[in-house]
Amino acid sequence: MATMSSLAFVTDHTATVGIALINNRRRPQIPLFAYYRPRKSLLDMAFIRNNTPIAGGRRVRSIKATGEKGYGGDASGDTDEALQVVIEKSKKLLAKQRELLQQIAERREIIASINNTKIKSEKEDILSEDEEESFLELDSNLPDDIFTLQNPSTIKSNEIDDTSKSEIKLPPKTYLRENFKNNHQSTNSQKATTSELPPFVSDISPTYNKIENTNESTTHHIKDVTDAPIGDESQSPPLAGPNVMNIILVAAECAPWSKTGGLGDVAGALPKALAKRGHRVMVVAPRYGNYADLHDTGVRKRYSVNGQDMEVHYFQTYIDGVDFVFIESPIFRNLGSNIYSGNRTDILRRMVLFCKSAIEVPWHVPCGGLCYGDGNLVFIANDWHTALLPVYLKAYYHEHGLMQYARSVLVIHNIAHQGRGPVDDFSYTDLPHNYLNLFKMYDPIGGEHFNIFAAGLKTAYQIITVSHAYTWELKTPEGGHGLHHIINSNDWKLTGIVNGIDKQEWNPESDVHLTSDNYTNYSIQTLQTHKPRCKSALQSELGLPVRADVPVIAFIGRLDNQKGVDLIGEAIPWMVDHDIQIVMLGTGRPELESMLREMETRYRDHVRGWVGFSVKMAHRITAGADVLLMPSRFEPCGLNQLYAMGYGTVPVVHGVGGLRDTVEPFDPYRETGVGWVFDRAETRLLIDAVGNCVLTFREYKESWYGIQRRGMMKDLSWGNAACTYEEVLVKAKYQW
Ligand SMILES: Nc1ncnc2c1ncn2[C@@H]1O[C@H](COP(=O)(O)OP(=O)(O)O[C@H]2O[C@H](CO)[C@@H](O)[C@H](O)[C@H]2O)[C@@H](O)[C@H]1O
Repeated sequence: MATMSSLAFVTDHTATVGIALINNRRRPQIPLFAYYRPRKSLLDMAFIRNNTPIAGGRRVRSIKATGEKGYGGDASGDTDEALQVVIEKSKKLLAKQRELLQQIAERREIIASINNTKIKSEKEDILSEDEEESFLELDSNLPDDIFTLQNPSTIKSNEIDDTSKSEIKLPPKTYLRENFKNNHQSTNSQKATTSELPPFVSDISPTYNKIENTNESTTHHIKDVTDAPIGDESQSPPLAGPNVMNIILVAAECAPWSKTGGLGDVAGALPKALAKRGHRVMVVAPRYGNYADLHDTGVRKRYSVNGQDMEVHYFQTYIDGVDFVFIESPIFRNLGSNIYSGNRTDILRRMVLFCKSAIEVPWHVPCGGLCYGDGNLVFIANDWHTALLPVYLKAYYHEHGLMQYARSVLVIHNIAHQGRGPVDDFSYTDLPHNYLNLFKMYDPIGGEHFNIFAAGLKTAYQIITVSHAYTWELKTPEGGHGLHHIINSNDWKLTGIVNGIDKQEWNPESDVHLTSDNYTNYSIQTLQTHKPRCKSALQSELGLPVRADVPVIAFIGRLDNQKGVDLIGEAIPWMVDHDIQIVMLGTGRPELESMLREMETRYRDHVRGWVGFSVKMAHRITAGADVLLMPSRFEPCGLNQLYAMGYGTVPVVHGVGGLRDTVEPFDPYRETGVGWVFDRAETRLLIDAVGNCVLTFREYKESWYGIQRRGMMKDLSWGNAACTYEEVLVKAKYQW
C-alpha cells in the first residue's frame, strides 16, 4: 500500500518524486525534503544509496536487483518506464527551481547594485531601506493569483483620488512591483527638482503617478494587462529574466495605423516580440487620423515649439501585450498616408513637438492604470524623425536631475534621410546654445548645415542598425551619406540586428488578403497546388494573360533612387522579349511613377505598373508572383525579400545591406540557397541574375521547389532579433 500511495503522490507532484522514492524504501516517515540535496540530481542520490552503476534506464533495474522492497520491486516493465518518465520530469523541475533561485539571487544583486550607484549619495532619489522593505513586503503579501484589491494607485501615492477606490482587477505581482518601484523613483526624482523645474519641461501635473478618473476603459485595460505575459508569475518566468524593463519605442509611423515603408512595419511588430519576452512595452506615435478603438486618456499637455504654445492630447490602446499611445495635435491631423508632407520647417516643427511630447509619456499617461515612470526605462528612437529624443533626454532632463535612470537607443533604418537644414533651423529645437555643435555638420556640397541625425547619433547611449552588412556600409563615405565619421567614432556603441517579420500579418496560411477574389491561403504543404492559384488570381485581377508557364516577376516599394527601380525600367524590354510578366507596385518620385505607367502602356501583355500605396495589393503580389526583384542601390535591411521568402516567392537581389545578410545565393551543385544575388547595381548584372533564375523556374522544377521551400522554412520571425535588442537595451541601461 505504501508503494501505491507513494506512486500516486509522485504522479500528482512530480517535483518531489525523487524524495518520495527514497522515502518509500528507507524512511517513509521523514518529511519529503529532508533528503533533498541541492546540486545532486535525483539519479545521483539513487546511485549513492544503492551503490549501483548509473547507466540511464538500466539504473532502475540495478536498484531492483538489490532486492530492496520499494517502488519497483514487484512492478511490471510498464511501471519501470513510467518511473523513468517521472524521474525525467522531476529532474527538469528541479533544474527549473534552481534557475528560478538564481534569478531571484540576480534580482537581489541588481537591487543592491542600484542602491550602490552614485545616486546613492542623493538618498532622496532612491528607495529608503524601509521603503525597499515595504516594497518587498508588498511583493510577498500579494496573492499568487489574479486578485482584487483597491485601485493600484493606492499602493503608494499621496495623490490618490478617494473616489478611485473601486474594486478592480490588478495586474500580476511583478507588474505592480516594477511600477511601484519605477513610479516611486520617478516621484522622488521629480521631488528633488520640482522647485526649480526648467521652463521647457511641461508642468508636472497631477496626472503623473495617478489614475485619471479611473473611467471604464482604464479599468478594462487593467483587466487586459492581467492577461499579458508581463511578469505573469502564474505562468513561466519571463524570457528576459532579470532584465525585464519598461521600453518605449517612439516612431513617426506605426503599422497598421500609419505606414509609408519599413519603419511602420518595424514599429508595429518589434514591440510585440519584446513584450513576449516579458518587458512592459509601449509604442508612441503621432495620431494622424481618426483611428478606431482608441481611448482618450484625458491627459492634455502644452509644449512650446519655436515660441508657439501647442496643446497635445494623448490617446491609448492595448493590443497583443503592447501599449500604443498616440499623440494628437492639429499639426499631425489629417496627414493620412502623406505623413512626411509639407516643407522642411513644417516637418521639423512636427518632429520637435512629437519628441517633446513623447518623452514625457511615461510621466503623464497611465497605461493599465499606471504610468510607466522613468525608473527602469529605455526609449527606442527611430531614424532622424525622433533623433531629437536622445538630445532632449540629455539636455532637458538628465542635466536637470530628471529621468536619471532613463536611457535612449537610436535605430538607423535609413541614414539617407537625416533632417538636414540651414544652421538657423537650430532655433526650432529650443535647445541651449551650447548644443548647437552637436548638430553642426559640414559637407562639400551642402557646406555648413544643421543635421538632426548627427546630434541623435552622438547623444544616444547605443545605436542599432537593421542588418550586419549595413553596419559596415555605414562606416564608408558612400554608405554613411556624410555621417560615416560620426558612425566610426561611435563604433563602440553600434550593433547590427536584422529585422524580423510579423508572422501574424505576413503569413500565407492566414493572410486575410488571400481569402477572396480566387486567392487562397497556403502553406509549405500546399505550396505547389495553392500558390499557383494565387498566381492566376493575380494575373486575372491585373488583366494580364493567365498563364502558369510564364514567370511573374514583381517589385514592391518606394519609387526612389535607393530602390533601383530605374534599373528594372532598363531591363523590362529584355524581360518582355523573354516572355516574362512584370508587376510593379509603388509610389514616390514623379519620373519613376511615369516610367511605370509608360511601361504598362507600351507592353500591355507583359507589364503592370500600379502607382499607389495598397497594402492589400502588396500581400497579393507577394503571394501571386514567382519572383521578387530588389535591385536596391543600398538597402539597410529590406523587408520585402523576407516577406517574399515566407511566401515561397524567390528573391533576386543586389547584394547590399540586409539583402546580402538574408538572401543566401542558390548553389545548383549543392542545392542550397534561397535566391539570386548580383554584385553591383547594374542592369547587365540584374539581367544575368534574372536569366539564371528564370531558367531554373522553367527547366529545373525540383531545384525551384527546393529554393521555395528553403525560403519558407527560414526562421524570419522577430524572436531572435528581439533577444538581441534586449541585450543592447541592457547595455544602455547600465551605461552612465
Ligand atoms: N506602394 C506600396 N504599397 C503597399 N506597400 C508598400 C508600398 N511600398 C512599400 N510598401 C511596403 O512598405 C514596406 C517597405 O519595406 P522596406 O524594408 O523596403 O522599407 P523602406 O525602404 O521604406 O525602409 C527602411 O527601413 C526598413 C525597416 O528597418 C528597412 O528594412 C529598409 O531597408 C529601409 O530602407 C513593406 O512592407 C512594403 O510592402
